[in-house]
Amino acid sequence: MKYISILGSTGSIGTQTLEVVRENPEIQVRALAAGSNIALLEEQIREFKPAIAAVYSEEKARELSLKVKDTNVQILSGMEGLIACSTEVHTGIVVTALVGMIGIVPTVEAIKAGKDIALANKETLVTAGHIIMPLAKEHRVKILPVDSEHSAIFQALNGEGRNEIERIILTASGGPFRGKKREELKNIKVEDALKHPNWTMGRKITIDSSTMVNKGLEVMEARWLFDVDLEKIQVVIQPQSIIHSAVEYADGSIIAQMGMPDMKLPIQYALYYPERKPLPGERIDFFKLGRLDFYEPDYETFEGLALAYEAAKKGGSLPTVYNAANEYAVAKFLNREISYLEITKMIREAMEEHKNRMNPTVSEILTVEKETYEFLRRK
Ligand SMILES: NC(=O)C1=CN([C@@H]2O[C@H](COP(=O)(O)OP(=O)(O)OC[C@H]3O[C@@H](n4cnc5c(N)ncnc54)[C@H](OP(=O)(O)O)[C@@H]3O)[C@@H](O)[C@H]2O)C=CC1
Ligand SMILES: CC(=O)[C@@H](O)[C@H](O)COP(=O)(O)O
Ligand SMILES: [Mn+2]
Repeated sequence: MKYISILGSTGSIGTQTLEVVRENPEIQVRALAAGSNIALLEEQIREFKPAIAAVYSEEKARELSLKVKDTNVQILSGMEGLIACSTEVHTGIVVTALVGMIGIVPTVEAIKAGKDIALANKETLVTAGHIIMPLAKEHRVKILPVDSEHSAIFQALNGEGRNEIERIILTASGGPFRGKKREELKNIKVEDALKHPNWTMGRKITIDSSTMVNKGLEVMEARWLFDVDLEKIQVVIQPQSIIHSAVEYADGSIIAQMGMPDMKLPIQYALYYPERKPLPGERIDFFKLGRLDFYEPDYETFEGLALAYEAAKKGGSLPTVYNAANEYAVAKFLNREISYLEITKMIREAMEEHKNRMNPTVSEILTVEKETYEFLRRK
């Protein structure tokens, strides 16, 4: 038996994790956590029978308790609920599929409780990678990447133990606005930015892909996961999202991982690592595909990617500012309160304003998050 808990079970990664569970009866779900979608969480509780379920909203948690009082599940709320799920006693692997920095504290607590982490929640590593990675080492737990590119790199590192990485080729689709110039992005509407060419994902990450901030976050995520210098991480546009990323070694060999765009593959790989289990789904047909394209990113138009390299290079609390400003701006854009180009403008301005603090603690990271929000609110 494999015992797992899922933080963010009602989201895109959460529901796809449950699809993997459905196909693998030896996986048992011990805890499920969501923000406010209690209708879906109730269905999940009835199907997967976790011991604990958490809803962030206290009011919704009370509502859910009434709905599921005929079951044995314990309903909790708030950060306490998230931590109870991430540290649930029988759980071996915690799937962190929350969106945003809310994932930091439950992930830290899960590691301290000795749980392996199947990590989708990239914002946690971007802001607290300097805490998460040493803590995982100290507690001898695995950080298993779920993000497709990082899973690809992880797979390309298989069996290469002592061989140094020469270059990480971090692929990007380029998003729905690939090839466009800055001027053409002025009047982009929410609906336009939510049309990712290859992946169906949550709203926040879909906007991040369109601005290429997602790739910026992934550069920082890769740096922490694989302990490589920033200069060794090269972003390459691969519009078909067939090559999910690659690693180059000293002899010039490049080992890439390929597959149709389907997040169930990296999710299942993380849950079963190092075993490969059968996974139904579409396979690559090279004749149908015909070609694979590659381009250099346009760092001027997609300023968010350039800013990510700057934040990563300077380190300290600057990646937190980058991430928090983006979370704030994307929420505003999705709410139609700011224009599309203001997303990266806000990130730039928040970064310019910030006085960098090296080696921030979790509490300092959360303070910087608040300060960034306050700065942007005042503007
Ligand atoms: N989707 C994808 O294909 C990929 C996603 N990722 C990363 O994985 C993470 C999740 O992305 P995705 O699944 O797309 O996002 P979604 O928006 O689809 O899902 C987010 C999940 O987090 C829950 N949530 C949000 N806020 C809280 C909170 N305060 N307390 C508890 N639960 C909360 C949501 O609950 P509710 O529904 O109730 O609001 C939902 O279950 C992100 O970090 C993303 O960057 C990485 C690679 C690919
Ligand atoms: C599926 C996944 O891992 C996403 O992070 C994906 O990479 C987004 O596509 P972009 O390459 O457009 O950011
Ligand atoms: Mn990705």
